Amino acid sequence: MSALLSARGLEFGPREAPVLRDVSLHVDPGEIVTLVGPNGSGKSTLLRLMIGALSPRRGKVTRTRGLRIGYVPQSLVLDASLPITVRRFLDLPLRVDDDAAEAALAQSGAGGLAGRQMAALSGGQFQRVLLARAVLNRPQLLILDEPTQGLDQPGQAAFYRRIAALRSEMGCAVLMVSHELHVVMSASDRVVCLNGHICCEGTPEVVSAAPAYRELFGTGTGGQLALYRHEHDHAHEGGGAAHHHHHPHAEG
Ligand SMILES: Nc1ncnc2c1ncn2[C@@H]1O[C@H](COP(=O)(O)OP(=O)(O)OP(=O)(O)O)[C@@H](O)[C@H]1O
Repeated sequence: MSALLSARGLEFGPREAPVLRDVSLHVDPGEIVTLVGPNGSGKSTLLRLMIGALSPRRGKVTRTRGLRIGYVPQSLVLDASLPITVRRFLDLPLRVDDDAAEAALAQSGAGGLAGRQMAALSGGQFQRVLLARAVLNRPQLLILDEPTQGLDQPGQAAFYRRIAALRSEMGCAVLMVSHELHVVMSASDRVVCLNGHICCEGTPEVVSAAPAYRELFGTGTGGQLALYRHEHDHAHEGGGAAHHHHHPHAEG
């Protein structure tokens, strides 16, 4: 299977104080890849290199021909004195027909919000509308940069469950940055832990047990991850065929 998007040997930032060193990453069709890492570890920079908004000092990013990307920003500041409905917002920058708008809103959990003012939406509703705009052009790859900032924990969990559902419906791949480790890791196929370079990567279980990850984030989230994953499996598998029982070590 060839990757939708891949990067090889990326270097970015001043030679004497690089932001990113020797970073290689790929996203295959249909998979959910999550970037985690401390503040300032280069996560947003890497996303911007991957979409071509920045150029690396060394290395190369390759996109499959005609790749359709849907992008959900961290947040978006709208001028509250400039009224705009959700429906009109979806027409920016390109006008879309009503059926497509309605379908994208419904798919993103924002059905029924079309006539509402953007400025009057709650944080969670606003993020779902941003998601609707990102899915309008049937992306093969959704890219999300900390899309749940400002949402409470149930709101975050619901948002990431929606991302997983969208992936199943549309068959798109997802590349996202998140700080909500225990929530987001359970919804990922592969986690990449970044700290200027790639410290470790693999399935959520492998990464959360890796010494490099534990050094950066401690062991606190391991237990929560196991718990969440357990509940998650119950919700989706029902019959109990795929229980994951983890017993993370408590020591640091
Ligand atoms: N265009 C640029 N040129 C040089 N350095 C940059 C550029 N953009 C960002 N940086 C630096 O790169 C470092 C990493 O920033 P980045 O925003 O990628 O980190 P992050 O992991 O996304 O952080 P956070 O978790 O706080 O959002 C910062 O020190 C920042 O100042």
